[in-house]
Amino acid sequence: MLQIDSLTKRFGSATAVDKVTVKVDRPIMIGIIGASGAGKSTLLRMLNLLERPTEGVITFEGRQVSGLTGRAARGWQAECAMIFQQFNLVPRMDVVSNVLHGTLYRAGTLRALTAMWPDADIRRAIDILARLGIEEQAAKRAEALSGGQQQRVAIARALMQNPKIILADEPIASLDPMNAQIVMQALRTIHEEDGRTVICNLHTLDTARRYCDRVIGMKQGRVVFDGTPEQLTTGVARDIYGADASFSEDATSTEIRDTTADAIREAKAAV
Ligand SMILES: Nc1ncnc2c1ncn2[C@@H]1O[C@H](COP(=O)(O)OP(=O)(O)OP(=O)(O)O)[C@@H](O)[C@H]1O
Repeated sequence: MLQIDSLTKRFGSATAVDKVTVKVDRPIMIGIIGASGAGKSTLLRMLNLLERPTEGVITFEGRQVSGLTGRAARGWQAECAMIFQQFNLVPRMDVVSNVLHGTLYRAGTLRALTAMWPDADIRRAIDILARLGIEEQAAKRAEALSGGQQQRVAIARALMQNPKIILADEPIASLDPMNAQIVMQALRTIHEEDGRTVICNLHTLDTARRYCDRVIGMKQGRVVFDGTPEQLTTGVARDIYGADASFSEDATSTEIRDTTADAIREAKAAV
């Protein structure tokens, strides 16, 4: 399905991503973990063509995507929608228009300027917002929503593209534990119900273990672990983070484990 071969990115003399090879042969939810500067964002940004690899190849369903340009590159970017830590919404624009911006890859800029959206797209945007439990916010400005709600709007915008892959760069790093749960549960549900692959950069081991089927550990640009959550022991985590024996998993926790059962139920009900 998705094959990353020896992908490398150098910024000047610094190597941010160093010969990363990853094969994904079925829709799956993957968490990428590693210390700050390990290369997680750069890897995700190369997958989405926001950064161009210095070396290496990305192939999806037998098609090489790493060298695409122009319209073909935009087509691929629609197939692998990206969401970001800071949501990247238009703050003063209403929620449903933000979601409809997810269709711009096929609609062109004229529609963005005139804000003339086909009824079918508007209905679809509302349906996606409903699925994410935030349809009541549709008419509000994005900036009026909580961080967790804004991230769900960003997920809705991504879903408007009907992507095969969702790339999420630290999607919960700005959120409180309860909203982090809701957003991760939304991504998990999208993976399970729609069969979309989700690849998430995460700061926290507990989140990767709880929501992902496969965890990739990066250190200094390289993949140093690729396995199941069960294989991600404290010793392995210590190696990934380059920590000494005093390494504590709490240092990489979002305190999600302190979240009440009610919050978890709410997260599930919202999706
Ligand atoms: N545009 C850039 N120009 C120069 N160096 C960069 C650029 N982007 C990233 N880097 C460097 O590449 C390395 C990897 O950065 P990257 O952001 O991919 O790591 P990360 O694992 O996502 O870190 P964090 O968790 O802090 O976001 C770092 O040393 C960073 O300073």
